[in-house]
Amino acid sequence: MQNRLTINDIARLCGVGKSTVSRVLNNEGNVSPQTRERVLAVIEQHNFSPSKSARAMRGFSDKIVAIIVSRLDSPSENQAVRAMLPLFYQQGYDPIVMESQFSAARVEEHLQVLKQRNIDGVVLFGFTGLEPAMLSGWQNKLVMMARAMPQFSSVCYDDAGAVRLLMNKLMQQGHQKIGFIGVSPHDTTTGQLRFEAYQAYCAEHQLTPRMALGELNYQSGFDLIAQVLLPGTDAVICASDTIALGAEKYLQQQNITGIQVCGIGNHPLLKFLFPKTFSVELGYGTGGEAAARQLLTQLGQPAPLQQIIIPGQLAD
Ligand SMILES: O=P(O)(O)OC[C@H]1O[C@H](O[C@H]2O[C@H](CO)[C@@H](O)[C@H](O)[C@H]2O)[C@H](O)[C@@H](O)[C@@H]1O
Repeated sequence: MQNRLTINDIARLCGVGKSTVSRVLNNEGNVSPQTRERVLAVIEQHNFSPSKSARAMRGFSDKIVAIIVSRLDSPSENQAVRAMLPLFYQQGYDPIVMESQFSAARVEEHLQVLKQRNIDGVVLFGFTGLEPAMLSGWQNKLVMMARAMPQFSSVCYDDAGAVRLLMNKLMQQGHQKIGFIGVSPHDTTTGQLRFEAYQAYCAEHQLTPRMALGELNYQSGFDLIAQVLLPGTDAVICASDTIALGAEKYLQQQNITGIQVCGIGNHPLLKFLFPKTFSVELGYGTGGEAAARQLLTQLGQPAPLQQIIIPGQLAD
């Protein structure tokens, strides 16, 4: 099969620069009628039509949105992004995906590039350390996921509510010695809010807290669960399903039974490997859709900023 021609190939065949081909493709001025005719003839001769994604990558599409995820390997973010894409496509937007790795400097670099390319709007997966000043100029063109910032529209999950749902369920089932594996409170949402909700619930119900804090990965669950298995511990809540996967793996390997493990996120892999685990559906897909709709609304007309919170519910 012949390789698809690129815009550079067309430019070479016409003896003009790439920007001239781009101007012809986008029906922009500043190209002489003769040159325009020559370029169109070559385009027709080779049946050249730049794919939408290729146009988006090169900055030629009319309508482009960027999605800046924190981690390309995050199941929760993937679920949200998957829900956004069809909505953007339906409205004729080409989405491009970038990654921040929780680096504010990287977000600033990405936004700079997106500004230079005149990108229409951005969905940004927020994180602790991002400051509003870093996002100036994007007020009406940005929706933040997973973290609230009053200067921007945002879509957040009910972090504290998820922990309370699990604690209530465990208490109803007669569990009293409930441990918690969280992440560092430097992470405001998955870390601080979920941890504080656990501590508050324990104080309210006179339960003795037993907790350990680590990172967002399954290795953390595997390494830390032993620290919360004090005498009598009969249940453990993990701040995410990924952490719960690690915790369950440890219990399985050590042949420890009788501990009810809980996660947050309703990841299908957790249910598949460890069907007895409880989890909370936080609504990543619903959140992704809400963010895409909000951004599309803001791009279409002047619209008020919205702070949306997606309610969680116990998973089946
Ligand atoms: O293992 P995951 O599927 O990646 O889930 C872990 C948590 O990821 C998300 O929180 C983290 O990323 C957020 C940006 O998307 C960031 O704001 C937050 O501080 C990080 O902890 C997700 O929002 C959580 O619900 C997941 O539990």
